[in-house]
Amino acid sequence: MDPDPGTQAAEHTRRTAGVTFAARLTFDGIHHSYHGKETIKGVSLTAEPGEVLCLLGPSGSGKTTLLRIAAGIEAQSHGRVMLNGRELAGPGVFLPPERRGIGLMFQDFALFPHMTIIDNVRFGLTAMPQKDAIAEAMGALERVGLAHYAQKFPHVLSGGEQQRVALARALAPRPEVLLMDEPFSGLDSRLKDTIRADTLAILRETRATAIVVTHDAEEAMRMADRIALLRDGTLVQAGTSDDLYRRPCNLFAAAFFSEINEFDGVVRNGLVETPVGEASAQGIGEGTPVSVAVRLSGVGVAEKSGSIPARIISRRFLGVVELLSLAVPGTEKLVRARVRADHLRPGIRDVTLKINRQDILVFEKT
Ligand SMILES: Nc1ncnc2c1ncn2[C@@H]1O[C@H](COP(=O)(O)OP(=O)(O)OP(=O)(O)O)[C@@H](O)[C@H]1O
Repeated sequence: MDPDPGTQAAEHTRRTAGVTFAARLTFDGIHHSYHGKETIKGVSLTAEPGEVLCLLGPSGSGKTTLLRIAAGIEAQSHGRVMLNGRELAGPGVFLPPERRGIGLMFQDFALFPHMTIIDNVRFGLTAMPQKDAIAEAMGALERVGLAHYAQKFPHVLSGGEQQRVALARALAPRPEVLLMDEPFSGLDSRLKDTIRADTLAILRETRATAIVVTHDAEEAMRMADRIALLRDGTLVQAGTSDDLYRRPCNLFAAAFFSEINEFDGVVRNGLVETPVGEASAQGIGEGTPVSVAVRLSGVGVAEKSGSIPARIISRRFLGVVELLSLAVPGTEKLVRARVRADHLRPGIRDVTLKINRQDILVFEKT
């Protein structure tokens, strides 16, 4: 069942998007403070032409502030913002938002309730003759499959449709770069997947470079060509979702992308001992204190075939999977595992564990 009839309409009537010039947006050594509190601490990062770059991080990590700096709503204290090598903001230069060629779609994509949909979409096209602005706005509405709503007012549209109108409004001036701050956060989870996929398809067609803020690692993995992970105003790691998931640079990055069990240990002979077995600590010096992350999905649980004895302390049924807490010898800490729901028989207490090597990550303690 499709809860949003507008989405179905979009599949049939959406026009291929007009192409924008793909642009490269660069943050170069950006620092920023609010009232003396440093919020961005030297971030350098580039969104390549035509790519979808997700800024990912917990609340307060500085994602929105970076977007606002790119848009020209906020000024950095040091560093430069460049578009195709041209300085938008830097020492002695500050282009106002309307001269940056950057489109914005912020969290509360609020449409103006007293304006028709077409007037909402042509809001940013004031520099054009009215006839051209209407034609451009209609084109943008066709792109998102909602041209038939042009003369309606926002309140008759569903949340998902309003979101698509907001996207049309942001794309109408054909920005070289589109900045989106948590664009799907107001949508219910059933709609979110469809709208996100539609939005991504439209971004690909327009070839606009897009920077999308999210705090949801899965959303970033679904959308991004590259992800930049932020924490406390610093860039932790940037790369593809594969890089960040498989080769996280530290425990924080590992824990952001998967649920983990965490153990402390010390490197001895290139190995580190944990309650769930030995892990390789190649490249880390003898005697170094380390943190070992074991992904929940990497903890195999079997009645007899594993090598580590364990006792099930709790089981939580989550539908497709089951979350287990297990006691193992040598630690007070419970080990958590995520297994297929019908995998273990009801009532079983004593089991064995087998850890998948790929799901063990070892990091030097910082
Ligand atoms: N207008 C403001 N005045 C003072 N401090 C602010 C202001 N806006 C943001 N901050 C602070 O700047 C830091 C970064 O905030 P920012 O909104 O950029 O983070 P974020 O990663 O986008 O968080 P969220 O996901 O919650 O939106 C936070 O510590 C926040 O409290």
